[in-house]
Amino acid sequence: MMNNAIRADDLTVARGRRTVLHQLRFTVPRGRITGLLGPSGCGKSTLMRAIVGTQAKVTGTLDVLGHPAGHPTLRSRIGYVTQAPSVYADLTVRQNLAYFAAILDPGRAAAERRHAHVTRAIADVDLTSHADALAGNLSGGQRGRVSLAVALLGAPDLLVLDEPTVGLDPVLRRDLWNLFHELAATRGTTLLVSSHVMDEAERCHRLLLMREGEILDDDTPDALRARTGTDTVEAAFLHLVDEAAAHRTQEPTR
Ligand SMILES: Nc1ncnc2c1ncn2[C@@H]1O[C@H](COP(=O)(O)OP(=O)(O)OP(=O)(O)O)[C@@H](O)[C@H]1O
Repeated sequence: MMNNAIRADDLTVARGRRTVLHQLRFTVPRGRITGLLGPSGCGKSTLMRAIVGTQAKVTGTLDVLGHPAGHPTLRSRIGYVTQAPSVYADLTVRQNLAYFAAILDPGRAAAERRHAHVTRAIADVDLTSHADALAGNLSGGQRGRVSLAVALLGAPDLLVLDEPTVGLDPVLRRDLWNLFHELAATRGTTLLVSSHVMDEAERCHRLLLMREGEILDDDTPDALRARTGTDTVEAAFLHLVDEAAAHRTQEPTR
């Protein structure tokens, strides 16, 4: 069980009066990249918020790194990047990181260590040449990478990234996916990465396919393709959607 970074059982989340996640059961393995895939509005962000402990009205079991989601000890162990980059427009890239580094690792004695962490995080996201640029003058994709660098500062065990590649050109997307693989392979980081672009699925070790607040399937890309007799994860997804619909029409109405 300790090989799982996340374990959910009977996980249900309501937003307002609507139930948006329905009795989810899944696991996310440690040190691997798990893709959370599904169409817009299916509940990916809600699930990520539940995992990082910022979502209300969560019931059922949700264990993260061996603790219930939202446990205070998890705060420093999880890096979370939302869809809206949270950086200070009037500070440079380096100043943004230095500010967050000072919160994570305060005190004059840590100054040298902080400097090294900031420099490494900027290099990780390939923004060294923009380190002294004001964040407000960066493109949306670059600001997103500053947010990712902030999340990397604390060397988190779990990185939860909500659609990190939206709006990036193909070269940057490839570079980011290379970084994700490097983090998993060399630092043992567990990554949960959401996307509604199915071709990104092929880059993940494991996939959680979501639709309308439910998990359609939870497997490796290879196993999904093999089991559904399809060539791509997109085709596998459509196959599973049809299968689920056929299953529903066979069920007696309640
Ligand atoms: N405050 C709210 N009250 C009621 N329903 C909400 C609220 N916020 C979101 N929802 C609904 O919850 C569902 C899941 O939303 P969520 O943002 O998790 O989806 P998503 O898969 O992340 O979509 P996207 O990729 O577009 O961000 C949606 O149907 C949305 O309409």
